[in-house]
Amino acid sequence: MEVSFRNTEFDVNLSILFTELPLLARPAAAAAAGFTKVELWWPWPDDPEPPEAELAALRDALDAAGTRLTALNFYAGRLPGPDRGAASVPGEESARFRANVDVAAGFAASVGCRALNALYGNRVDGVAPGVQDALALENLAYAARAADRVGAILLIEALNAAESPSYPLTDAASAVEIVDKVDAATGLGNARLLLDLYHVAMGGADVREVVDRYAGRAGHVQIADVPGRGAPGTGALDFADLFSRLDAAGYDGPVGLEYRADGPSANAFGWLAGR
Ligand SMILES: O=C(O)C(=O)CO
Repeated sequence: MEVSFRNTEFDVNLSILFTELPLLARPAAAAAAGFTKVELWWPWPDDPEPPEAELAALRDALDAAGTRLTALNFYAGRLPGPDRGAASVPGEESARFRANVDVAAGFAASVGCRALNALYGNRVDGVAPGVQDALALENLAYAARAADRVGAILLIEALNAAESPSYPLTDAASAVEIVDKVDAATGLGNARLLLDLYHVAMGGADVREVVDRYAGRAGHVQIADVPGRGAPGTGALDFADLFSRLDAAGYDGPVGLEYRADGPSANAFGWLAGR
């Protein structure tokens, strides 16, 4: 399948692609594959406050490769792994999230990244959902204010229930509800939906209908094909149609390639035409 997309704002997610390389080698590998934009989950799953030298080394690697970071996750616990965020997880994880907020926002500002993704966090057995939701709103508002201070938006992402059974945001509507609550709490209007078409499709929704309805609320889009979370063309989604729907909805932000390569990551971009 060959796809050209008016918005060539494709960026490579370096937390799922090029992972066969050390973190600091990935920006150059993405640049060698023709990309100038990249995105990352929080790169230190065990450390919400990494040493400045590690932050500087990543900043230097991004700069040396001529790549710009278009989106960065806040600390989200063990991701990849069992966790799906820390904003709604009481106790130490909430404290780690809050300790990370200014670190992540400051790093984003230092590399020109203007989108920060705060994964909501899994439900915790024995903790009332209302308690988690109240904590999440407090923490997400705190993160939105920090993002605003550096000229960034706060992204709220729905995942799919099949792969994240304890994660409470499993459709666009539930993520947008949180976006609206955060905006109401801060008055800043800098919260946006992270529209991940892979998770939408894995949730069984009509992806075309969700794009038509929610693309206008999106501050960032991520894609992978379904089934298999591979490159476009490896599954059943019609990306030419979905990209035209994003265009028609006026979405002109980044489109993150958040899929798994079948073999070397450098060979995972053949579906792109005319870049
Ligand atoms: O786990 C995922 O699929 C994500 O998008 C994390 O940001």
